Amino acid sequence: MTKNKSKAKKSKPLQTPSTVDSKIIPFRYGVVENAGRSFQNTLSVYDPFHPKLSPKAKNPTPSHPRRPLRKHERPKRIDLHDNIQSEARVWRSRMTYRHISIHVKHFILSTPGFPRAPLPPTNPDAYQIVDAGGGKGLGMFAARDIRAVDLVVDERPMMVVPGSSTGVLANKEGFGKYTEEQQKQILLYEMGRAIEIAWSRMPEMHQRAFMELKNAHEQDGSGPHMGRTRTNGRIDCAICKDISRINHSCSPNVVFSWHISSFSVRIRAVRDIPSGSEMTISYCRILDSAAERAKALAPYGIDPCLCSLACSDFVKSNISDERRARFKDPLKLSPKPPEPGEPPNAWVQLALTRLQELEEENLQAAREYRRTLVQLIHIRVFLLDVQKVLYFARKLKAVYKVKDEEEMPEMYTSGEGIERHPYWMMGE
Ligand SMILES: C[S@@+](CC[C@H](N)C(=O)[O-])C[C@H]1O[C@@H](n2cnc3c(N)ncnc32)[C@H](O)[C@@H]1O
Repeated sequence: MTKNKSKAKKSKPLQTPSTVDSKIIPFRYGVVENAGRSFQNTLSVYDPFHPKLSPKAKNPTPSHPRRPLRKHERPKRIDLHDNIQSEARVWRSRMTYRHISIHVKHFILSTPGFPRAPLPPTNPDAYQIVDAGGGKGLGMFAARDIRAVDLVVDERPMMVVPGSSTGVLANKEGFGKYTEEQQKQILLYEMGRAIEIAWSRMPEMHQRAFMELKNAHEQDGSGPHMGRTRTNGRIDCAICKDISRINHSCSPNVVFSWHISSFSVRIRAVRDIPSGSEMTISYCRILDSAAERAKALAPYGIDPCLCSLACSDFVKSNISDERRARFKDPLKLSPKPPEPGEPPNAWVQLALTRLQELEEENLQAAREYRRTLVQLIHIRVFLLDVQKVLYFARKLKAVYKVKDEEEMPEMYTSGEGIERHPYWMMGE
């Protein structure tokens, strides 16, 4: 009997919402057109673990060894030892069941260490949230000198909305009957409702902090909750009280990373930041051209980008475009004898020039910066130049940890280690 009932429920097509409280969510057909990020390619966003969408999901084989969940570990509520209940609220809300597949939930709960406390920052009180000026609203500023690789903050979000959730909805029976535009509108509306439910279950101080965040989506059909989520979400939409206040720069000085075991967003410096300077992340792909970046930033209400004077300078941004396009193409270097008239080791100069250009563009957050440093270290090991290896290794150390929390290989930190490197033996 119960089985039949649930079957009948399942086959019911998804209905366009008929009664919409226009005061809460201004849902109107036709306004999604320029809704931007995550709604331009809504239908290609999917939950990789969803059984209907992924052949792998039938037999999920995560890359990290995960232990199976024990029965008592599947509570409706997760008790967190630091009393912050952000994710507990997310699990408890209906959103969990509508938007997170059981596989994703299992993946998170079985992550080794979950839910351990976020890391303490390298320096306490390292930042302030104050007016950034120039119409950018609030921003995060260094309250003391911060060194490259320092942990500025490891913050547990107020709410997490997985990017994959649209796929779960899009997979509902009957969804295909709607036009693509209608589907986008339904997704926008339904997700907004789910977020509102999660929001209503958050502690009051988080509800207030959430509603105080900037909303750059007041006109496109996103409701107040969805609009704030889309303006402030980082990495699969983690909405934080402080980190969501970090403004965008095309040459950012901090980077963020998401850590499931602590369920937190980590901000680390990629270069030294003097006290009083603004800390910035990138909301788009930093090696894209200025025009491509402008397109990606428009949905955040950033038009034009006010990150620096150079960004709006036509001549400077042309030079920068040309350089960034080249940085997408990694250098392929191999030792070769100098051409007539060339200085010895002229081939090394290519990598040195690239490093200099990356530093002039302040692109320490780009993968290419780290790659170029590793390349220069290898070249100098091959040329048996210990001092230069140590020089580049100091720079590499500052950017090695920022994304994956990996430590730089010990080998590069001492003369002895360097002499054990395979390239040293080749060089000899
Ligand atoms: C995630 S919020 C950042 C915090 C925001 N300034 C605030 O007051 O809450 C993103 C919003 O900040 C502003 N913003 C961020 N970076 C900007 C930039 N480079 N140029 C202009 N506005 C920017 C835009 O209004 C954007 O919608």
